[in-house]
Amino acid sequence: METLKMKDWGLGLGEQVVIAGPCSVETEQQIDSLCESFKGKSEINMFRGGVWKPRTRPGNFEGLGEEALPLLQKAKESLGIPICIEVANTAHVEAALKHDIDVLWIGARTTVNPFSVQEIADSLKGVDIPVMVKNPINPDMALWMGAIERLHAVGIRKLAAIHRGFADPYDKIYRNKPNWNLAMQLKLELPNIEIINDPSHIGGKASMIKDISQRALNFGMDGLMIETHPNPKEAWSDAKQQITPNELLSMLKEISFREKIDMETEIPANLKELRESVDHIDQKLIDLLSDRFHLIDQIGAYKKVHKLSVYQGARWQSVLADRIALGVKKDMSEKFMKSLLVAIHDESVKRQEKQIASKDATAKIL
Ligand SMILES: O=C(O)C(=O)C[C@]1(C(=O)O)C=C[C@@H](O)C=C1
Repeated sequence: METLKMKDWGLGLGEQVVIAGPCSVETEQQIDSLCESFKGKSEINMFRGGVWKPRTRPGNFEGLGEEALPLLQKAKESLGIPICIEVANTAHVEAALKHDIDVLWIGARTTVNPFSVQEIADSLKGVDIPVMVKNPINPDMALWMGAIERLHAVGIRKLAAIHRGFADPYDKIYRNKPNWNLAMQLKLELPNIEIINDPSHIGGKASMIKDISQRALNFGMDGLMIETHPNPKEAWSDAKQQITPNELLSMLKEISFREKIDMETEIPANLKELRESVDHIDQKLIDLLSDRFHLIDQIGAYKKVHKLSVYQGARWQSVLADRIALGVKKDMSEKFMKSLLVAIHDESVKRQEKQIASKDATAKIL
């Protein structure tokens, strides 16, 4: 799928993009104050503002609507950077285009609905505007890709994705739990697509934004979208997750952006050597695992003949505790050791169950 990277959108963006601005546009004074703080700050590359807010239940502030758009136009003039807003239907798209909005994004609650995405895509036929697609609420790769593909099919080439995390009713830490692997998978499926991270919606709390941002950069994400408000406590929506412009600017100094080198084609010599050693060790690990499973098969054969149960709780518990302790002594985390051993044990149990179910002559041994 041919798409253009952000630096080729003709908006003066670089390889990594920081988008800042309020959850919702509230008043002229609020936008003026943010512009005052961001004026001349080259770290901020795009200004965002919520115009229509899709609230879960009615009765909350649902955005200023079209009234917000002239305020954003004023911010564009004052800051000299592109403006982006969320659109959820054709009317939003029309209003955004009428007010010279530079970049649109499709929100998580819209990405889940292919009818809505198609409606937006149809209204953008023949329009040259960049569109960013937030992940759907649920971790469904096909829906996320599908939305991007629908926009591509009507001729939009300036496309990017936004990782804002996924709803998880069992999670107690995040507002929307990040799924770094799924987000990175999107890059493998659609190699040219860049991904912006939205730590405000992932964390849901101002205090989590810095760590989530750093993680996103460590995963190679291409930018950050961070909600900022001159006085977060007084914000009309999402008060807990907004930070002040000064907090954002100092956070940007503290986190470390990563270099964008393609490690496959421009690999430095010493790294190449290290990777070869890793390849060698992985080969040994696989040989050792195969040896272990060979022994497991022999135990399986014995269990089959003697009608013993596959799962041996006492032995398994002692193996687990012993190996975790050995791993921890070698500076590996308990969590990692446990998940590694559980994976190995699950495979042992599956192999032995298969052996017992098979009609083949029982065993070569024992
Ligand atoms: O000791 C056994 O009985 C085995 O089959 C080996 C093994 C293991 O993988 O270590 C597998 C299954 C049992 O639940 C306990 C341990």
